[in-house]
Amino acid sequence: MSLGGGTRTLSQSAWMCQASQVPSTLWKLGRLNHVAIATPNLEASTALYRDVLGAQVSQPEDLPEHGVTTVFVILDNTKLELLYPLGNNSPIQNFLDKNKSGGLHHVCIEVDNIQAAMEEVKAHKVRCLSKEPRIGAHGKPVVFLHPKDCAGVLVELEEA
Ligand SMILES: CC[C@H](C(=O)O)C(=O)SCCNC(=O)CCNC(=O)[C@H](O)C(C)(C)COP(=O)(O)OP(=O)(O)OC[C@H]1O[C@@H](n2cnc3c(N)ncnc32)[C@H](O)[C@@H]1OP(=O)(O)O
Ligand SMILES: [Co+2]
Repeated sequence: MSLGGGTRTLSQSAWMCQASQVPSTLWKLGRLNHVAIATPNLEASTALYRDVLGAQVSQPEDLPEHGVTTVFVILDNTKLELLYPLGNNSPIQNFLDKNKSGGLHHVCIEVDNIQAAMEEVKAHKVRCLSKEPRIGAHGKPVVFLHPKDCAGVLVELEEA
């Protein structure tokens, strides 16, 4: 069986699978907190989910420290986070410059110990995009993991 770099025997691959599943005693991954969508038109995207799809939506909230205005779409089992650029140095504006119609921006997964999670991902050469957690839209500590280290997906961890 060949897993990426070169051919391994089945027992090596089985060991690798088993080793990677060693549960951490310091932290664990929890629920999907939200899926974020960058949009060039916050009002239109809000109307789609509220008026066409019948979802409950939050009021827009400006987060200047993050360069975004957010609207949350409340679903039964998670939320959508609609993101619109705010201010001159918005990461969402960079994204929209490359993706004119908007699109999926990040996923946010809950963890019970964000510092322990950061230590672990760093040990696996996954870059955290801030040295320390920052306070996110829910008033909780969050950290983002570089998309190039996460199979092309920007991952946000939120301590819940
Ligand atoms: C925290 C408040 C709120 C909450 O939920 O609580 C939020 O979620 S706020 C969300 C907005 N804040 C952030 O996104 C902060 C983290 N993001 C960043 O630090 C940057 O956006 C970063 C580093 C992901 C990308 O920065 P930038 O766009 O300036 O860099 P590049 O264009 O050079 O991109 C590098 C490389 O990554 C790819 N990329 C960029 N954004 C994404 C993305 N959202 N998903 C997947 N991939 C992404 C980009 O295409 C480049 O790839 P390459 O192959 O080199 O072209
Ligand atoms: Co988010």
